[in-house]
Formats: sequence, structure tokens, C-alpha cells
Amino acid sequence: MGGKRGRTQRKHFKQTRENVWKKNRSDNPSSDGPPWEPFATQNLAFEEYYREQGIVPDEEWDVFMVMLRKPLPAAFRINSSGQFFKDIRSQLENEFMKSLEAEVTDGEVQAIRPLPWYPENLGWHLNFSRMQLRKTQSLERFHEFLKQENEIGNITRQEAVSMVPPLFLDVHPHHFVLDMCAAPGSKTFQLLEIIHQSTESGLLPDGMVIANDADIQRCNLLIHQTKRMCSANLIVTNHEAQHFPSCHWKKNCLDTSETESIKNPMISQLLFDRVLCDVPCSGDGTLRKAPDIWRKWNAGMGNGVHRLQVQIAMRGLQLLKVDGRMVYSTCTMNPVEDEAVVAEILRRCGGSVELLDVSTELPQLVRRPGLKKWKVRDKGNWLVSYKDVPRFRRVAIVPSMFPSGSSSDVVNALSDGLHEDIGAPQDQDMGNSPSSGKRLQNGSNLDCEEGLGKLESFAPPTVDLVDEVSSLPLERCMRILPHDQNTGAFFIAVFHKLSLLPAAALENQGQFTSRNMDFPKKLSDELIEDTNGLEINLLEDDADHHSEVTSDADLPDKQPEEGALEPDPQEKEPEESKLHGDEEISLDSSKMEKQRLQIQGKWKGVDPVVFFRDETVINSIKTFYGIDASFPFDGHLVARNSDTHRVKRIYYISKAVQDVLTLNVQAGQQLKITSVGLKTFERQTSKEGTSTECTFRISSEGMPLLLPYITKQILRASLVDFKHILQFRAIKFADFFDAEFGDEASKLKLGCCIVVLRKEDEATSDPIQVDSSTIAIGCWKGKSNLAVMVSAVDSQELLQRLSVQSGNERGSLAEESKPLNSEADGTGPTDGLDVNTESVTTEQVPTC
Ligand SMILES: C[S@@+](CC[C@H](N)C(=O)[O-])C[C@H]1O[C@@H](n2cnc3c(N)ncnc32)[C@H](O)[C@@H]1O
Repeated sequence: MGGKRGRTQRKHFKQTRENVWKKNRSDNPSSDGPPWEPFATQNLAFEEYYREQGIVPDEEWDVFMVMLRKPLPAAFRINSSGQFFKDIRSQLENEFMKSLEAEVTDGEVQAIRPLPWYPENLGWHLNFSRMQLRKTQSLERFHEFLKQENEIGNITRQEAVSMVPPLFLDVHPHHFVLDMCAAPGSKTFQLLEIIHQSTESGLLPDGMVIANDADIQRCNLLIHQTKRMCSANLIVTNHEAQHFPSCHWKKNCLDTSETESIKNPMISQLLFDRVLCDVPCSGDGTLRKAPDIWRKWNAGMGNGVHRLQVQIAMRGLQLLKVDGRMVYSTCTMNPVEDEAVVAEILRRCGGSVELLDVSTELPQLVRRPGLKKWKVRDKGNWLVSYKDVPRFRRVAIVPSMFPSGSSSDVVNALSDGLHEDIGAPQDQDMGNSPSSGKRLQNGSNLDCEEGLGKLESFAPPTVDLVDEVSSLPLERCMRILPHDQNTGAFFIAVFHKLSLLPAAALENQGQFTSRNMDFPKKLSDELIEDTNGLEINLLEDDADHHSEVTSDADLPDKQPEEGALEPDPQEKEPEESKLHGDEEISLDSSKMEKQRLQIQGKWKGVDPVVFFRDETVINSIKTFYGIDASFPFDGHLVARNSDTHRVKRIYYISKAVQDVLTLNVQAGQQLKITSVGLKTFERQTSKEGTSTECTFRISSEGMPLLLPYITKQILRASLVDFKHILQFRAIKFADFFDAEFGDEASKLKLGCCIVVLRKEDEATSDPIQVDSSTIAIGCWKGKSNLAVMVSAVDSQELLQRLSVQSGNERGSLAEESKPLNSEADGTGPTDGLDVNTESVTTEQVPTC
């Protein structure tokens, strides 16, 4: 079970995660309140913009627009690290695909089908909108299935195209991965699945993921989304991605005694094998899902966010190891946010980075090549070249937005005869622009765009311009358009880092937001390391400049993204948040103490991450559960409270995360960590709980990892008794069908215990063997009974899963005869953990 995420790990989603398959008010036209108004699905500026950019050939335009106005079909992914993912997949393939066939009227269309390009039939497309699913009676059972599996984390609703970028990242389980703009976390979830893929029971992969987002509210969504993975290999951070810290530790900055007092980290700088750069964007690729964008869209949205996108991508490349891969992606069709950013990155990086041709990867995914030429729209004007940009607009419109990436001086020089340096010959037909080579640039404006009134006052100096065409291999970028395979739109580019970035790449990053644009700079051959101090200062300076730069962006308040979850207050321990950081590994010297205090000020409001090394507590846990000595504890436990007497939860971290945290301490706590590790032990607070020998119970999230190492407080139950515990929630020892089991249960120590489902071929006397197929649940051994510590939803789902496995009809669990005196009322699974017994009360049974 350890390798696969356990089924009993997910209780927290019951209350905290929005169930995306459930109704919300706006879905119900007949509910009280103002009548539902359909969104306008028209925006003339949008149409003119994309027609002019030539993103689809003229003959496809109508089909493209019709598709944009259709609601987006739902899609979801099966969590490949879930214990029952194969069962779920075969249920979809064999059961639902057939039973839902009757629901579609169009014989050509399948009701549900696997996405042909998604590996192993794990991505699925539904030909029903969510509304249809809710309203059609015959779809009810399927809808219930989706709701339940989504709620407990066995499937994740995610827009089909959003599943693409992680697939091109070529992640392996040993990789260190940075997800720079990660919230709400659907791609992070996918990355974690890959990292955890094929990990053996009780072991953790060598790799890890850092998921970052600049927005603290959205960080909370990210935390809740990724908690479903129950991963010890994840750190969630809250930084502006363009300023993401390097965590570089210079060994010589500590004297010998200090160095000796803390463990040397295995790594001296935080660099990544893979970087996902799924940047904030204007989001018009999600129009089908978020039709309010029709109303909000304007060309300034893309222009306004272009520079930030370049900065984030450049930072990603700096943090990428040589030979590493970075995927840059957006959910917009706007070339200023797509190809222009890619082109600028390539120019800045010189030959140190290449744009990969991935045309042989995922061949079934229909995509189109990136554009080689495009224009910039500003204040109602079409601009083909930076020299068109009026001086007073040069703060907002920068050279890198244009195909040549050149400032006016360079463009002027080029137009005097150096065309071959910046692009293809001018008469070359690039096949994707409806515009002719020469045109009046400020002609055909639509008056719905702002700034039109000022048009004449800043007409460009010349009308005799030639379209710029990029000579960079931008055709290697991938554009996914809605009408190609009935999806949203997406843009993806894959970079490969060949060598350290040239120093000039950084210089440009510093210069980018200044008013004196002078691109492209001659790239220096000098190679630089991504050292922290200088770089961070440089970037922080940038941030100041950046705030001065005026922006036309009118971005939607929130990027419409899949799996939109309601923010939920992060699990907080208010009294702990006031306490100081890691006393275990803090250094004695005044220098480090000063640094520590500065750090606490820096990350005010975020609980410190503290290595948990309280031997008394750790030994009591080891002894009580008989945890085998081979299970690595040392340096793998962290808490968010340096006062060990008040620690409520202990989190387990993998070796890779341990190395990063150690490095982070060495480097002066540069990472602002909002969540880390797998909640593994929780302090008992109930009266009965505090009277047990071990004050920490094993949390349901941590149980699969520990399971192969637990030798005490563990029992094996027959299928009948296992189902009965799930169904009736608490059963007196004397009432189990297998009297021997009841007897063994009564002999356990008071407190947390584990009940494992006995396999058919196992004898009671066999030692308990744990593998990925082992099914186990956490229970509470009370004075007279055994009670489950699994939520009602999880219990119900597991019961159904067991029924499916044993060939029963889903949902119609064959009721074996009820145990005598079962503690629940016998009407079925009890709700929550509200068992009412003499020894186990609602307060006393810890929820899991
Ligand atoms: C397109 S969404 C990311 C979607 C996410 N990758 C997923 O698959 O669920 C862009 C995210 O970037 C975040 N963001 C905006 N500006 C940022 C910045 N400067 N640094 C890091 N994140 C930023 C937003 O809060 C938003 O969550």
C-alpha cells in the first residue's frame, strides 16, 4: 500500500474541497434570485485581434468561433497513484462506456471516452456538460460515481488541455521539480503522481516537487488540492516566481564550529531537473469554461502580462540544471504571451537554451506549430515593429513583444538591408497570417477598444512597414486550438538547457523593466553560476522598477482554472504561529541568531518548519506501534512548532525534502514554506486518547507509508468482519464473526490500531505481509469495542470498491448478516464517526 496512495487518507476533503461535480447556484436557472442571464459570447475586438494574428486559416474561422461558443465538455484524470486506479479504469472502460452509450443521440459520438493522447487510458473526456449530468436521471449513477471518486481523490477533474504540459516535462521519480505558478494545483498533482509512480510499498521516491504560487489564498487551494496525494515529497512555497530564491549555501560563510553543529546538506544549491512554468496569462483559451472572458477581453490584457511572463520563465531557466527541461505554458492564444515570450527567452539565453522539437511525443495530440509572425495591438493601433511604438507608449510596449525582439534602432538598421538576421525573406509566405506584407498599421480599429480617441495624436511615424518575421524555430511551439479536438485552447513550449546561461541573460532581466529599452543586448560569452546573493538583490531591484511600469492589463480577478476550489483557512495552530523556528538545528552564534530573527520577520505569519527530534516522543511511537528499526526516522520528522510539548502534528518528509530543508536552513531560511510533508502522527487530545501509552496516533495519511514497518497494534480481519467494521463503524469485541479476531482485538493496547483485510489465500497464523494490494484501515481500540477512524465517505467508497472487486453490483453491497449487537443502528454505514458506545464517544474517537 505504501507506494500507492492509501484509500483512508482523504478525510479532509469532505469538508474542505469543493466538489466540482456538485451543483452550484448559478447552475440552476430556476433557483430563487435574479433570472439567469446567458453570457454574451461575442467580442468584436477579440475577433478582429485573432483574425489579424492569423491564428487559424480563414477557411477555419467560422468553425473555430462556433466551437469557442460551445460549453466545454468535462474531463477528468484517474489518479494513477491511487490504490484502486486499475479498478476505476476498468470500471470506466467496461462498465460505464457501455452503459452510457444509450445516452448519446448522435451515433458518432461516444458518451465517455479515454483521451487518445493521455497515457494508459488515465485521462477521460465526457460528452456531457456538468448540467446534463445533473439533470438526466439515467446519468445519475455515473454522476454519483464521479462525485464520490472526486471527493476522495481517486479522480481529479481537470480540463483536458491542462493535462498536457506535465506530460511534456518528461518527469522521472528521481527528479527535483519546480512548479513555479502552481495554484490551484492540478498540474502539481499530476507531477506528484509521476514522482510516486511505481514506488514500492513503504518506500518514497528520490525526487520531490516544490509547488509555488505568489498568491497566498491560492496557495491554500494548492495545499488542499495536493493533500489528496498524501505526499512526503512535496514542499509548497509562497514566492513571486520571478524572485524565487536560489537557496545557495556557501560553505565558507560559516566557521568550523557552526558547520559542525548542523548536518551538511547533500546539496549546496537548489537547482531543478524539471521546471514547469505555467504562467499567469490573459486566459482566453478558457473561454468555453469561463464565458465572462467574452465581456472582459481586450488586447491590453496580453500586453500587460508579457514582461512578467518573460521574467518568470527566465528565473525558471536560471533555476534549471544544465541538461534539464522546462515547459512554458499558457491558456491563452495570444502570441504576445506565447511565441513572443519564447522568442525573448531564446534571444536572452543565446545558445545556452534550445527550443525542443517534441513533434514525436504524444503523437495523438492534435496541435499546430507556433506562429513566426504576429503584431502588437495597443490603444487601437496595430504595431508590427517596435519602431511603430510612439515614445510615450514605450513603457508599456516593449521590443520583446515583437517578432524581431528589436528596439527601433536595430529595426531601422535591419530594414536598411539586414532582414536575413531577424527573419525569413519578406516575400516568404508563412502561411498563417491573413495580412499582406505592407499595410497601413493604424487603420482598421474597432471602436470598442480603449484609447481610440487619442489615435491621431500618436500615429506611428511611418506607414510603410514590413511585417517582422522571427527566424527562431518557433514552429516547435505547440498551439492547441478548441476545434481540433473539442477542448479549450493551450500553448506549450519545451526548453532544454544546454549550458549555464550567459551573464547578459541576467542583465537583461534587470534591465527589462527599466524605461531605457535597448534590446537585444549583445550576449556575453561569460557564463555565470546562479549565485544567490547578487541575483536576489538584482531581482528585488527589478521588483521596484516593475511596480513603476504602467500596465494595460485588465486581467480577470482570478484566472479561470480547473478544479476551482473554495479557499479554506489553512490548518492553523494560532498559538504555534507566534513561536519561533527550528531550535533543533538553529545555530549558536550571534551571527546565525541575527539571521534567524531577520528570517522570522521576513516570513511573518508563516509557521516555522522545525525538525522534530524529541527522542521521548519518537521512542514512545516506535515502541507502541513496534515500528521496525529499518524505517528511517532520523531527520525525517518535522513540525510547525519548536515547542515539542505543544506539537499537535508531526509530518514525515522524504530524503529529498530533508535535503532541501537542511539546505534552506544553511542558506538562511530563504524559502517561505507554507506546507511540507505528510501528516503522519497526531496528538491525542480526547480523555481516552491522553490515557494511552502513546499520545500520538497514526494519521490515515501516514498509515500507508508506515504499514510495512508496523509490528504491534496491527490485526488481520476476514472480509466479513472488515466490511462490518466499515459498515457499522464500531463493533463490540464479542460481536465479530471471527471470535478469534474479536479476542485478539480485545488484547490490543488502548488506542490507535490498524486492521488489515486478510487475503483469501492467507491463513490466520501467517505473518502479515504488506504490498501494494494490501487494504488496511486505521481503527481505535476502546475498552469494549473497535471503532473505525475512517470518514463515512471513505468507508462507503471502500465498501463499494470491495463489492466491485468481489464481482458484486456497484452500490448494492450484499449485506451479510449483521453482527449481533452492532453498535450502529444497522441501517447502513453510519455518518461520520458518530458512534455512540459506552467507551467510544464522538469526542473520543479521533477523526482521521
Ligand atoms: C495559470 S494559473 C496556474 C495553474 C496551475 N499551474 C494549475 O495547473 O493548477 C497561474 C497562477 O500563477 C499565479 N501567479 C501570478 N503571478 C505570479 C507570480 N509572479 N509568481 C508566481 N505565481 C504567480 C496565480 O496566483 C495563479 O495561481
